Amino acid sequence: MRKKIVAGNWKMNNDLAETKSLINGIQNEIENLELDNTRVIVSPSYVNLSLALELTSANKIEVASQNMHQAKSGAFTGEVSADMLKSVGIKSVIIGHSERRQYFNETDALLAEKMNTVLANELEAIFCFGELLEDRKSGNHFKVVESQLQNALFHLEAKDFSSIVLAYEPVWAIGTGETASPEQAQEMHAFIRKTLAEKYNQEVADSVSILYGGSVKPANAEEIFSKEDVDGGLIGGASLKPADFAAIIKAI
Ligand SMILES: O=C[C@H](O)COP(=O)(O)O
Repeated sequence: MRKKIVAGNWKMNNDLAETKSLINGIQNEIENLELDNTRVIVSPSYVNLSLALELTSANKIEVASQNMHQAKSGAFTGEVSADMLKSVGIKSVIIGHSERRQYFNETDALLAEKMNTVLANELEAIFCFGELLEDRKSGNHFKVVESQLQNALFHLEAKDFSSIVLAYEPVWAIGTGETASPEQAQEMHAFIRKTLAEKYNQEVADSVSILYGGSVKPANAEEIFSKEDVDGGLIGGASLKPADFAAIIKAI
């Protein structure tokens, strides 16, 4: 049975004290919850990963990095490698978030390299992808998503998908307050699963968790998560408030 996942992407928010307070707040909110077959992940900035790992070591919360460089080491000022992440205890990395694609020019080709590095290091990738508003308006959203998967993931082998979580995030719904309707999310998630079944096999398609991201809030989470092919969410803004994030976890 594939896992349900609620992951909070904190983006460039929270200093040291705020990180501590947010993790403690979330922990307090969810400590009595039975998290059957459900993973809760938070993703603070690089500088707060060690603190977050320390604070979560005895509880139900996992910690992921928001990014990672593809090279092993070297003259890449400002970057962080897989070895560095592993050395502090990180096991999961968000790859290909639309903000990385948009503001840091991360292309599908680069993301394919990052995926190779993630897998070579026995890390887990939370791989993000999704269409722009103009793709949706022109009816090209399926084609765009298929090509993102093709270019960054489909050089991988079927077995690699046991270390991959997919996060469909339509760019027009990120931080805008405009959510894809539960039907739009389901339609795309079913398409992604069908594409995986055609490219690999039904087992891969059925076992990969596919998260939805884009303005998920306590008010809409339950309906989105009720859809058959939606296995959870990658949450931005609402993951910064313990009560909201906890409500989204409860919705799953
Ligand atoms: O990684 C998370 C997504 O970018 C969603 O962000 P949001 O929930 O603020 O729309």
